[in-house]
Parts: sequence; structure tokens; C-alpha cells
Amino acid sequence: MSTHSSPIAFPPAIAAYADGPALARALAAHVAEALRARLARDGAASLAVSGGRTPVAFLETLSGAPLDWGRIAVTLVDERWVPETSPRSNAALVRRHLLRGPAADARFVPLFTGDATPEEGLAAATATVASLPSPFAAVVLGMGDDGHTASFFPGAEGLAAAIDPAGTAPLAIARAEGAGEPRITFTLPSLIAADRLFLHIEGRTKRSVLERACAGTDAAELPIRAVLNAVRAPLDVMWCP
Ligand SMILES: O=C1O[C@H](COP(=O)(O)O)[C@@H](O)[C@H](O)[C@H]1O
Repeated sequence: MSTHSSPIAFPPAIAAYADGPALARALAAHVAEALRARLARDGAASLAVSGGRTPVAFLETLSGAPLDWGRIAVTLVDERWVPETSPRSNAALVRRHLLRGPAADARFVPLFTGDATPEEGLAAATATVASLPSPFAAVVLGMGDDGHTASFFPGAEGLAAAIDPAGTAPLAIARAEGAGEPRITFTLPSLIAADRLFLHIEGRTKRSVLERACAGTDAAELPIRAVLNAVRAPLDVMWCP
């Protein structure tokens, strides 16, 4: 894990953008900069992006960034346990909106293994993600209106293990009423170890959820707090109405 000597701002400053395209451009530029820095240092870099509805414009903007994509590995912060033929697949979203143009040269490391359950797929998925340059050069988190980030859902079976700051497993399984299907997710320690950690949220509802999260510490209620409570590096929150 990387170590950071600068003090951490809490609550994190929220960088506000006029609209989604402006935010997408700024976030893509920051992520490209983080990837470039790691490529210059190590010759290889990894990126973890979120799924859901919010990241489409960001992923499409990043796909055109002039980077040495052949030396970059891309994975997901979390995945719904569905095949890529499902409209719910985060992997399908990444293939459609990021892995095109220059970024088509990136090595994609999906989390869904094709096994019937995440319990059956966990060992294989864990072995696959072990090939990623570590820690991540950049992680882009999203957040649901219920305060979940990655697949850290309120009331989830498996939440305590997934957000244990002292945990050593890279991946965890999550099942929650609000999650739809079972999930697989990178754990809190593997995500917050990233060189650059971004939280990308859009809309007034998500902003007020984040403000509520910043006013307390109970991660079981609003799991985004697990990140807020544990980050060692600055958390870059990027928002637009
Ligand atoms: O289910 C998920 O939801 C969150 C938030 O998604 P959004 O549609 O509200 O943007 C996302 O960050 C996560 O990766 C995804 O699996």
C-alpha cells in the first residue's frame, strides 16, 4: 500500500462542475494523469472504475486519452454477478464505453467468472486480479442514493469483512436486499491504497447523501463512510448537479 504524508482534508472538498460533460473531461484528465505517472514510474499501471449509470460520459472521454493503453490494466471496482449479456453487467458497460478507440488496447480484467455463484467464482477471480499492477494508479468510486459505494451496501451480508480496514483479501462477496443480484467487490483496503482515489457523483440527491455521510461515522448505515473514515490519501470528490 502507498503511504501519504500530507494531511487529509475532512470533510473532503467537493469540486463542483457545471454539467456532466465538464465533469467527465476533468475526471478523465485527472485519471489519465495518474495513469501516466505510474507508467513513467513502473512501466505498467492499473485502473478500477465503477459501474452503474453515472460513469458513461467519463468512460467515453477517457477512452480517447492519448495513453500507452497496452501497458494499462482496467478492472471494475465491483460487479453484479451476471454475465456480460445482461444489461446489469458492469463489465459490458466498460467494454461498450471505455474499451474502444485508443483504450481498446488496454487489458481488461473482469470480475465475473461465469460460475453460478460468486462463492464458486471467488478463488478464480482472486487469482485473476492478482495479475493487476498493485496498488491501483487510480480508483473511481461511484455512490448510490442509499450511500453504497463499490458493493458496500447498507445491511449487506459480508459488509463487515468487505470494509475491514485491516482485511487482507482483495475481493469480497456481498448480498443485500438493495443490491439486486449477488455481488463481488474489491475490498476497502485494496481500493483506498490507490495512488489517486476519486468519488464521482452527480445530482443533488447524491450530494446531500454525501453531506449526511460526512456528518457521521456509522458505516453500516451509509457505507460510503467506510471510505471517508479510512482514507489515507486525499479523496477527490467530483460532482455536478
Ligand atoms: O450498483 C452500482 O451502483 C453504484 C452507483 O451507480 P449509479 O447508477 O447510481 O451511478 C456504482 O458505483 C457501482 O459500481 C454499481 O455496481
